[in-house]
Amino acid sequence: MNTVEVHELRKSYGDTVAVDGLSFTVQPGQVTGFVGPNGAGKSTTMRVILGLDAPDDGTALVGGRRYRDLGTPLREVGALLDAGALQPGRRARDHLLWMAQYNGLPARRVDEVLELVGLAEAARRRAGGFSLGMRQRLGIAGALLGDPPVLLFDEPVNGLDPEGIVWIRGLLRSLAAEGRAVLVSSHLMGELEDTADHLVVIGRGRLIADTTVRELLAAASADRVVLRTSNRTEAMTLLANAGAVVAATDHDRVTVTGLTSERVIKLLNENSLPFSEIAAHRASLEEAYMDLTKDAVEFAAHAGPREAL
Ligand SMILES: Nc1ncnc2c1ncn2[C@@H]1O[C@H](COP(=O)(O)OP(=O)(O)OP(=O)(O)O)[C@@H](O)[C@H]1O
Repeated sequence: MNTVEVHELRKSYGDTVAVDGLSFTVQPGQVTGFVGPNGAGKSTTMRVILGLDAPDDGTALVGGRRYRDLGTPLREVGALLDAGALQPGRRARDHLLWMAQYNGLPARRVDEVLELVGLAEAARRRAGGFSLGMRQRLGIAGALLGDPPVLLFDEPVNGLDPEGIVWIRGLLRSLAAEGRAVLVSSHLMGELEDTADHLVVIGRGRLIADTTVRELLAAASADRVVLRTSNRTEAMTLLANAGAVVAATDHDRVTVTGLTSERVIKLLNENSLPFSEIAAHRASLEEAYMDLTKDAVEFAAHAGPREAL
């Protein structure tokens, strides 16, 4: 059972509620994007899944078991959390050899993963001299060492150059295609646009959406029509009176929310208002995400001053 099951998870640090009753499942054979604004609770959730932090309440199971009950954890779940957390004086290969030995894994696997992440040439260099991209690759090599069916990546593209980003995307997709459950966090939805199949969106430690990328886009695009007309003011009044929310987007364009395009066309025709273009609006993933997380971001922006009062 290659899954991660998070159930009613709660975790506070003093007065800060980091995770607040969160439940979701990461399925095998898919890349699940774990998205939320800064401070939403993504890293905390991942740390609890990996047994690095104890939850106050709820459970986080890997393959149906708590992390501490896993026989050889590295064979069950691999993770890239903080790529900076390396011993700078240690050579890349020695770092992985130490991990392999500690987990009873064969030394030949170390050379396999170094090859897999493109670090074979740098294997004998010290990690302290590595670029951020190389550190990420070394961290990923560590995650893959035990050939685990479940993988967690916390913000893996942070600080990478375009070539590194393309590489990571391809790697995540191929790991999922092999049937593994892959959870990857990001605070930027756009980063996951071409990578994730499924999305778990959180804000303030709570679930905002648990959906496929396709469904999220469809929901954000629904009932929104973009209209181009030279009689903009009249058209806006007419459509607002018919119950739509209207917004002027540029000099001759109006975005209409809450009416179907058929209804908009009918109303314009009945009132002899000309238009040169009408189209269903297609939301971008970033737009859908902004819609979903608006409240969470507003809260974060206001929390400081309010607390200070
Ligand atoms: N060890 C800790 N001690 C105190 N507060 C913490 C600790 N770890 C996390 N927090 C707080 O818990 C909340 C959630 O943080 P977390 O790092 O899980 O969020 P995140 O979604 O991963 O954010 P980011 O994208 O910024 O990494 C934040 O308010 C953070 O300040």
